[in-house]
Amino acid sequence: MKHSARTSVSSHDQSEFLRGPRESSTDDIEIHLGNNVDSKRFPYEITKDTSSSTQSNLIVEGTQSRQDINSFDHETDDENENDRIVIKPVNDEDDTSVIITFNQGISAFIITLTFVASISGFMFGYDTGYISSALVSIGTDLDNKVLSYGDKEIITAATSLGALITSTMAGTAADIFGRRPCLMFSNVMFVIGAILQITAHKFWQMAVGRLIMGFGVGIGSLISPLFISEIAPKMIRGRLTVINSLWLTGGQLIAYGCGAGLNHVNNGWRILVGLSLIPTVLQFSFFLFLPDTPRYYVMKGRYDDAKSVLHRSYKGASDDIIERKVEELRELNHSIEGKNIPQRFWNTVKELHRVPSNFRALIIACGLQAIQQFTGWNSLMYFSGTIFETVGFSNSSAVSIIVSGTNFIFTLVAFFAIDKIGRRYILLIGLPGMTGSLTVCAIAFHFIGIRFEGNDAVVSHSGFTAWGIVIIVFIIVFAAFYALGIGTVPWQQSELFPQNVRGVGTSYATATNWAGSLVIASTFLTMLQNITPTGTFAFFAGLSFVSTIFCYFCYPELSGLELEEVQTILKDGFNIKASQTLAKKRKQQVSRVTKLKNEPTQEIIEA
Ligand SMILES: O[C@H]1[C@H](O)[C@@H](O)[C@H](O)[C@@H](O)[C@H]1O
Repeated sequence: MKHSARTSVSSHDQSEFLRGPRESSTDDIEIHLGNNVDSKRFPYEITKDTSSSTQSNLIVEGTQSRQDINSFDHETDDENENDRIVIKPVNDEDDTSVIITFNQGISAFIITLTFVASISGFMFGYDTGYISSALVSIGTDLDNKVLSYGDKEIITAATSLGALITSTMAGTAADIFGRRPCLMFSNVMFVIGAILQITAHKFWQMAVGRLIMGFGVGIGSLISPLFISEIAPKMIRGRLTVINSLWLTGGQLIAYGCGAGLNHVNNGWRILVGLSLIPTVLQFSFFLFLPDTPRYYVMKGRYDDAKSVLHRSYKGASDDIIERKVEELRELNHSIEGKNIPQRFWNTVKELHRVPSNFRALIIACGLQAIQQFTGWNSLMYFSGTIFETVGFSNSSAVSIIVSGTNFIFTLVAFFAIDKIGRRYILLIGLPGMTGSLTVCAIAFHFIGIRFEGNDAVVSHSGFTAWGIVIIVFIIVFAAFYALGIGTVPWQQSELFPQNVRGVGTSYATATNWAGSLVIASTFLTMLQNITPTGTFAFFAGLSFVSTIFCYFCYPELSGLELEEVQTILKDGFNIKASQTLAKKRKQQVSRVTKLKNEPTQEIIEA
């Protein structure tokens, strides 16, 4: 790699700076991989070192000294099995990220971009959240008749269906047109959808309005976390992406709150829909003045635009360092060949399935999204009112607010934990907690003795009972464990994929989410009727248990890792232990340099 004289920051210089004087004079970094190394795609020069007998499948970062590497080997001797490979850092975007991330406070510009992008999260939450109270207050406002149960299902499901449709295309569209134009397009969908609903006097107009609103939700749900992960400094990438989830769960909470407040207001549901116009118009207006992500600009060869965004993001970073960052992003941007868009899309799909690390990323991303939906949370979001009424609570909307409030508060806990404690840990705390609380609910439902006749619940012990309280308490506990882990972590999906397949990979995962949400929303009441509430909750408990096993074996720790390192981790397996060791090293490395945080980048480079 060529460096200009002033910014010549080899991995050496950085490690020296980060750790103090080095012990070894070699420029090589050792990386231990399995046998399936695809050197064409790997951004390092790789050579096999047959002289060593020490073997490990651990991946060692570019800023380690030889001494660190040796101790690293030592720590993990029990996992040894594969070839030792010596790699030289040909291009490593992390080099620059390390400097920029460690030594710059987060800029107001990155915060602004994150908050504006995550308004899409709010729209997602608000638009999926307001419908349950709107359906109650609609009364006979559509077609002058009371909505049938089927009509209500169509109105609810239309948004999930719309989101499912657009989420399959949004990733590709984001690569072709840009992340920002796609988010602005979603704003247009939100506005059209909302206006159709506000002015609806016919059932079909309401349903079409919900469907079009869903188009916006699908685009926003995919692109907002993608946008944030592309502008975020790596050590807080998890947190910044959780801001989107905070807006999401906050949106659901506000929707429930406003819904409860407007329940008895004449045409209150129209006001409820109308309120959704405010954030979407705000997001559109902000984006008129804000740029796209540097990675997108690099994909399109717009290097000057990329530099300008990086300059605004990392105040005080020199021209040289920005130049080098763009250079590295360029080198990492292995665009996929193809004469036209359909051909490139097809080649991307092939790449996603054929390259082992991509395919593993796909299994994890889609697996987590499926778990998030099929463990039943949204059935509580949509039908919690009904459930609480059947167990004797007359003020069901108040309890629903408590449940979605818990979801919001524990998303906040996830915000603090996701980078510090790590994604894997919070998942492995959350899922068993969900299994336990769902099991308790299943048992409690058995003692309450609910059965369904048509769509009406018949309770043997009517009124407010001890088992009723148990159910409410454990649904709240379930909400807490859900939000802490599986409610939040799947939306980190963008970090699993490399740049060239990120759009399509996240499309698959987001579509899995919406397909799951659609299936659960449309089958939950049928499940309650056919296999009883005890059976339904036991089923979700079983799925949560199986999901815990899946995450234990397949979800590596990705906190603090560079996007490229994630690929390396997934290259020859799920490499759970290797990922944990690397994440730990990263954390130690950060804790060593925190006192330098506010020093200007340039001084550090020259140190
Ligand atoms: O992450 C979110 C969040 O957990 C919401 O509460 C839920 O309704 C969504 O389906 C999910 O994607």
